[in-house]
Amino acid sequence: MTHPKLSVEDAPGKLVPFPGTADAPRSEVLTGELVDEAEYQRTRARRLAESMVSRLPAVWQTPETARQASAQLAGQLVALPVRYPGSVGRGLAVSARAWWSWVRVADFYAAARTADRLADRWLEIAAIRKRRAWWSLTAIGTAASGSLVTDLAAGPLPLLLTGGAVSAGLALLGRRKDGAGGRKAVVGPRTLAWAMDGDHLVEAFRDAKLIGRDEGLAFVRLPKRDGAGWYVVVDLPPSRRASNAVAHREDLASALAVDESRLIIERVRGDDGHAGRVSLWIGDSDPYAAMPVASPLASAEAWDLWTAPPFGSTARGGVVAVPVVWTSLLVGAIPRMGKTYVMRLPMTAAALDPHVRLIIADGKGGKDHRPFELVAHRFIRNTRPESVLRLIAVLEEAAADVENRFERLSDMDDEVCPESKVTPEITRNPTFGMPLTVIGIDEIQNYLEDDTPLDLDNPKSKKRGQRILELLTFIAKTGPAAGYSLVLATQKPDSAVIPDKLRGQLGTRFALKVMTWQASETILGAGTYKAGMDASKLLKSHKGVGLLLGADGETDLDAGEATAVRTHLLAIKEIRVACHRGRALREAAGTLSGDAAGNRAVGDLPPEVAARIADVTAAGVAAVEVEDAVLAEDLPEVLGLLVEVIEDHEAGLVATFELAGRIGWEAKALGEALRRAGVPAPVPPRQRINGSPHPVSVADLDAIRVAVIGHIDG
Ligand SMILES: Nc1ncnc2c1ncn2[C@@H]1O[C@H](COP(=O)(O)OP(=O)(O)OP(=O)(O)O)[C@@H](O)[C@H]1O
Repeated sequence: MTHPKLSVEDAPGKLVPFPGTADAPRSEVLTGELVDEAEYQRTRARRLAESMVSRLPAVWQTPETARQASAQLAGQLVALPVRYPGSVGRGLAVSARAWWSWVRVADFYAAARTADRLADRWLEIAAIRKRRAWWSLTAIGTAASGSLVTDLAAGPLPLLLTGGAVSAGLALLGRRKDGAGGRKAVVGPRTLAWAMDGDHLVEAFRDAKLIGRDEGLAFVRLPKRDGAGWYVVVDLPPSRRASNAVAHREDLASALAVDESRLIIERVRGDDGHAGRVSLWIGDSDPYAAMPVASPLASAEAWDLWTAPPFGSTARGGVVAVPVVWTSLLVGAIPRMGKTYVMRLPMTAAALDPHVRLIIADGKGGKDHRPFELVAHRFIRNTRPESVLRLIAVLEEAAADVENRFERLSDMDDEVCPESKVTPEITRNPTFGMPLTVIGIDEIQNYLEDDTPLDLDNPKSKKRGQRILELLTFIAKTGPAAGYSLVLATQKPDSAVIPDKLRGQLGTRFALKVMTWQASETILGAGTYKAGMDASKLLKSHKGVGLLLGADGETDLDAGEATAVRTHLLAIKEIRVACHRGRALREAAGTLSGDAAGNRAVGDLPPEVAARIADVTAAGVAAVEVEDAVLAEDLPEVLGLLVEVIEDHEAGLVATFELAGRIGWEAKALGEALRRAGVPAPVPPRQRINGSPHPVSVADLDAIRVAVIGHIDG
């Protein structure tokens, strides 16, 4: 069975499987170029030269940096006569200090003093001092007489040579160290090449505290030009973790004097990697500030949605494709960062596949999604009351279809349906009536926050938003095997709007720029901030750029490795053209259905399916009701904030500063607010937890829960 994986290709330019009509057999197409012997030899020579150049120190690898390095070297040579006497003087002072400390037996003296044994050791120290003074006088006398004899016997040349060598040694000792007194102010290719050179890179790792002062790095791949930046692979010293280096990207960026958006640091995994191996790529400039790349979907004749559609590219130019089948996508960001553009990418791919059914609800209510009306099975234009009611009916129809599909799948022949899941053949065969179905909802919070009662005569009846949540949770939970996927976008990704029960089912997450690390975590998932993934660090100028994470095992990425992706740009004009093509393909395949075919009547929800939805979502709904109640009861601010950051599985004590950090408060303010909100402090209030060497102020998560419930119950 085809099992699409979210793929991030490292090699720029690698071919993405590209359309072909869904039914057409697809075979791999190889491209090549015919070259003659001379051209072949030239290419070999060029490769050899490139490989030799990559072994040079980084600053000598590109003509520009080599020119700058030579200019710097020439400048240093010109300044040498002026700087030389000063260096010799400093070297002399350093050696004199070292000699004096040796004669005075300074180390022994200091040790005896510290141990209060000076009186015992004094005679011994005095004897050593006398002995060393005599040795020094003897050495000076021998050197002076040796010089005199040499001068008389062989002339002044040997003395001049020796003096020159000694002065050079002193100058070396007294030279000003490069980089002393702070980091260089100049940024650009010169300093980057400088920073990538072995010793400087090791120094940066030390400064960022990723390795110890006396530890080093082993270079697995020497610094080398790679696209518009530098690439290097290093092994950390034993017991240092690569994941820690990834989590402290910002520290390393600071030590290297580059903006963190220019630094891509990743673990090298698999057979070629290990837990202490990291790859570093540093861009010459902000890789996300470049002109956006146009989406290949704009010119695609058709798309087979079982093939992950192109989504964007990594900083290094690798192609990123995001699967739609078996998983659901959550896109979150502050306004105007590109959520709508991003969610329209997989939906356009869906529009280009005639065997895909599209259901779209536009919570924004503008024209952004209108082109999809040409192909959409169901299309809800806005959040007006009648539209919200229609969305509920459409989702009920979809939920009933999910149930019905499972029944039919279980009755199917093993050959056709080996796993009680849809297969490409099943979804493409109109006689089965089980096309892949993508439900895309933009600004979903506008639907979920609708607190109009379903039954207008009964204000206590279930709210419309709750019903939508219930249905979406059901579809997200049970739908993927039946060919259903969700693509949801929101500017309010917090758990009050999208409860964990639903969010947990959305296995692929994409966080564009958000304001706080907490908001980033609510999109990407708990623990992602600590692992170094923080979408609040993206710049506002990074439109369409976000962190992509596969969190449901259906993708190649795991929770430890979000990838920064610059999404492709696909304008509404191009989407409209694609939708026209999609409509023509559907008409040809006889699959144009629902609203697009003028059939707006929505199917009913059979009572047995309604009961099943209630079962499947019972836990989720209970949680939602608690959360809604929490909001309704107007909790003290501190409890309202904590409810959002304490995970269901957490219990017991937690350091107050850690809990305060989660909501962006000071520990002291949190302690006081908890006291005011009636949360009793643990006894004793300061305890050693998580191996802390000293007792720290702690808060009791269970007591906080009790207080929240107390407030709800009044
Ligand atoms: N991949 C991209 N590359 C460059 N710019 C982009 C990209 N995607 C979107 N943009 C730009 O970002 C702007 C905002 O996009 P979009 O309307 O999708 O944002 P949004 O987050 O949905 O906004 P809102 O919350 O207001 O609905 C657009 O004007 C578009 O030009």
